[in-house]
Amino acid sequence: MIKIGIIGCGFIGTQICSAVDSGAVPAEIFGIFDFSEAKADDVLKLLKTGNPQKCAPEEMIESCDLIVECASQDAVLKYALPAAENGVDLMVLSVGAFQNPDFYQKVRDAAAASGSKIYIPSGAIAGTDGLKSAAMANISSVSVTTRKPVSGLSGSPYLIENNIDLSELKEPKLIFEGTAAEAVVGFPKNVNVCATISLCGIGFDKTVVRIIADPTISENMHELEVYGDFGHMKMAIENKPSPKNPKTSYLAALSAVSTLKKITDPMQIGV
Ligand SMILES: NC(=O)C1=CN([C@@H]2O[C@H](COP(=O)(O)OP(=O)(O)OC[C@H]3O[C@@H](n4cnc5c(N)ncnc54)[C@H](OP(=O)(O)O)[C@@H]3O)[C@@H](O)[C@H]2O)C=CC1
Ligand SMILES: O=C([O-])CC(=O)C(=O)O
Repeated sequence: MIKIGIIGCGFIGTQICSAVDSGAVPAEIFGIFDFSEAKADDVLKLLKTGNPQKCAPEEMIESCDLIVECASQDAVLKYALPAAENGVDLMVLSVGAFQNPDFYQKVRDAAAASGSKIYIPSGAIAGTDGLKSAAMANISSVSVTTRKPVSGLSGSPYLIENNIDLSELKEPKLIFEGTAAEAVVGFPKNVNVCATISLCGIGFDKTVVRIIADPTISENMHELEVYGDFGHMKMAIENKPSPKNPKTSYLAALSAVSTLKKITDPMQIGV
């Protein structure tokens, strides 16, 4: 069984640990890490199987087969390269960290040299399968429109830097339109899906992102629209937010668990 290290014991980390503990994924949790000792302790209390410990990412890099980052873009910037250089597989949820092309290339090159793999789940969006296939021919445009309740957007650097106050908002409002590269910096906890779409399709600088704050909804919604030689694709998803973190959709955690199942399964389905 593969040994997994988990960086980040919030909603997604907890869901992954529970799935492994339940036997849904044939793997073993070797260690977990979070800034917050209390959050790591809460996860440890949930686990009934194996011998999981709190441990530093540096120890995971020495001892695990796979590290799952479900913490923050900062955690990706800190640990992805050492893991890839050490031949450890990595699953990344805070995909926006890859908007820096030099960093992305370094991690890719290190993984290629060591033989490790970097897994990026489809996360809170659907349509990555069609987009990846479409990208085998010419794609003329990709856009993502994300619509979230105000509570899911609060505290985003873009809102703070631009003095945008959404607290009195009564109707949907377009609060951002720009490239995916700009979006994942301005909204690092909201549009990692746009980073994933950029990597599947035409890149961070050509992927257009719109973010709408919508006080009338309770779901996190994403619409993907792609035009290319293949034709025209439209995808819309209405995600239930996780009960613990309104910024994160439940589907993102399910996607991480599904990716773990795929990694550990001899049958590989879909692109
Ligand atoms: N790819 C996708 O489709 C999606 C990606 N995401 C991303 O996945 C990540 C995890 O999401 P979620 O579980 O909901 O987040 P949570 O906020 O619930 O949990 C993340 C935990 O990781 C901790 N953390 C952050 N940075 C570090 C670090 N460098 N070292 C150790 N611990 C750290 C946080 O601590 P603290 O709170 O103190 O910062 C927090 O306890 C987020 O970056 C999120 O934006 C979410 C949804 C979809
Ligand atoms: O969970 C979502 O709906 C999207 C999200 O937070 C992200 O992509 O970072």
